[in-house]
Amino acid sequence: MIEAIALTKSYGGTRAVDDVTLSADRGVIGLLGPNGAGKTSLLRMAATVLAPDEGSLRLLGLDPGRADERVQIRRRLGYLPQSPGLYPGFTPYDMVDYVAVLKEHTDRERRRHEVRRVLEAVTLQDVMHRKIRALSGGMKQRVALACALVGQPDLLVLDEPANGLDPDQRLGLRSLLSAAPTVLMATHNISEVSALCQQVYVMFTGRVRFAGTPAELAGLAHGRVWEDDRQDPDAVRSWLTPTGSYRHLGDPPSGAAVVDPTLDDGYLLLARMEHAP
Ligand SMILES: Nc1ncnc2c1ncn2[C@@H]1O[C@H](COP(=O)(O)OP(=O)(O)OP(=O)(O)O)[C@@H](O)[C@H]1O
Repeated sequence: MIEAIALTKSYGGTRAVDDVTLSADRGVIGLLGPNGAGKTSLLRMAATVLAPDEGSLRLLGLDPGRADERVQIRRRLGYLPQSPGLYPGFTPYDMVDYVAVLKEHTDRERRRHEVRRVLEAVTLQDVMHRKIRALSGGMKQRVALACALVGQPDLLVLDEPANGLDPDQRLGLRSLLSAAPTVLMATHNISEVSALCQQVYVMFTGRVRFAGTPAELAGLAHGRVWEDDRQDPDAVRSWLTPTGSYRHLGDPPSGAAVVDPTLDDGYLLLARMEHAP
């Protein structure tokens, strides 16, 4: 479904995506990484919005570098950008209907049905005739999500889809995405990755530094997490937990109370290794 080999994209002197190889068939693929790591740039290429400078990219078995195949990909692709350009004077219904027209849903009755279906999928049916400018941030996010879902795409490319959603809506999003064929999703929300993703890629400064399952990412910190009442100055990372004890990452001292790692631990340890001198 997505096959990227040695993808590179630069903006002037900034190498935003640097030799990235990624492959994903079905399921939800998470993209983690700090601000500026290159996630959005990679997603924009996967959404056919941005052309790579180098490398090869195939989406749904087609080549987005060819105009005719790009059109075919776009018919089967849903994209949620990081900053969705919603028209504040439109209603959610108008906005989604507009996208459905662009996606060539020409039959009026079927289009009306599809627009209502996606608005209901993101539970916006009660506000679908209110102006977008009068909606809350989380509701606007769901309008953008509804736009991406029009036509039941084979490939969903989502930039921080859970942004601004309340816990109830996040749960709804999980069910929606679990039912989708292939989803490539950038997120800062690690609990979203553990709940949803079969595969996770972690990027730092344009490069993929980890590819594997969420359990494998957590496993990077196996035997390297311990808790203590006092802060350990030798830990590479430590923080106070709500129970009042410190959680530490690094090489545990002898006799330390080593605990099972979480996905956060694996990610934080990887990030620390990345920034180590
Ligand atoms: N249009 C642009 N022009 C110049 N530089 C850009 C442009 N878009 C992104 N960059 C730079 O490319 C790098 C990668 O940015 P990108 O937005 O892809 O990262 P990101 O991982 O999505 O970050 P965030 O988590 O903050 O959204 C950054 O150094 C950024 O400043």
